[in-house]
Amino acid sequence: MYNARPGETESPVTVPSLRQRKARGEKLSMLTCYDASFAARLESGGVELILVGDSLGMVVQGHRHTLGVSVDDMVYHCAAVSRGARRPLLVADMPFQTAASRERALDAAVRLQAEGNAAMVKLEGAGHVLDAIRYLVERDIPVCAHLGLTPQSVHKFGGFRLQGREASAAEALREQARAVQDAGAELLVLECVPSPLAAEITAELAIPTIGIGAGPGCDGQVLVLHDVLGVTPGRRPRFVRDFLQEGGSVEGAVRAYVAAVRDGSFPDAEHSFA
Ligand SMILES: Nc1nc(=O)c2c([nH]1)NC[C@@H]1CN(c3ccc(C(=O)N[C@@H](CCC(=O)O)C(=O)O)cc3)CN21
Ligand SMILES: CC(C)C(=O)C(=O)O
Ligand SMILES: [Mg+2]
Repeated sequence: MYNARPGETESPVTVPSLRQRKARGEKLSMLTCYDASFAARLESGGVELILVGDSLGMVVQGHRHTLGVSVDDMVYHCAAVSRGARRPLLVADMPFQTAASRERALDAAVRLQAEGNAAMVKLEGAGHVLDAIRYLVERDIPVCAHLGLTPQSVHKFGGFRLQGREASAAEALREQARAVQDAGAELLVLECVPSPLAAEITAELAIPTIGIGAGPGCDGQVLVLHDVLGVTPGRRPRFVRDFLQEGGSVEGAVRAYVAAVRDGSFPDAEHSFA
């Protein structure tokens, strides 16, 4: 009997299936990707969602933050990724301040979908961003929200720091999570928040949460591809695990990551914030 790879026997993850997957307790695995060749390895390794992240400003372009990434950059990388993989659900980051106005948000999102082939766009934050989320969702553009350590707010935070530690900050985050769901987001990335808070938010929402540095209680996990393959220069964030060692190859690393997310062994306490 043919040995199915992770993710191969089930139907692909689609936007309308996200809430069902959560309700059934099925863990979602997501990795970032920036080009067609790696996208093909992600697909054969069984990853269900691919994020073309603005982290490309750091791991591809070599900058210290993500603020300089343009809509053109995102469209270029998203289109390349879309040529390499068909099955995974393709999510694209909206660049810094593209949600500052609804019109700007719609222009960027239309390009990411029409030229980049993204199925869904991801916006950081709540507040005025809720207006952009509603505007896109009303126009049938699916939205993934992103809360906690939103890297585009690096200068407000004074660095890439854990968020939601104090009781008031935790309550504010819970309110933002409810607000993005109410605005129409179908997916929520929670970045660098204490595990108990991420688990509480996950329990409160009908839409899946995807954690990065947010503990095992989320509905899925995401990591930056370069971190999973151990090629990111410099100091690694706590939540990063190098899967290339155990995987033995790029595709093997992806498969090991998908398996660890599914069986709940990643992230453990060592790769989370208490
Ligand atoms: N290679 C890479 N991996 C990422 O996960 C990533 C990027 N780049 N670029 C965009 C953002 C920036 N991210 C980061 C970067 C650093 C930390 C970090 O060093 N965090 C500290 C926590 C410090 C605290 O305790 O407050 C850590 O030790 O993990 C976290 C998220 C996540 N994203
Ligand atoms: C780290 C993930 C969530 C991201 O937004 C990115 O890669 O840009
Ligand atoms: Mg991003």
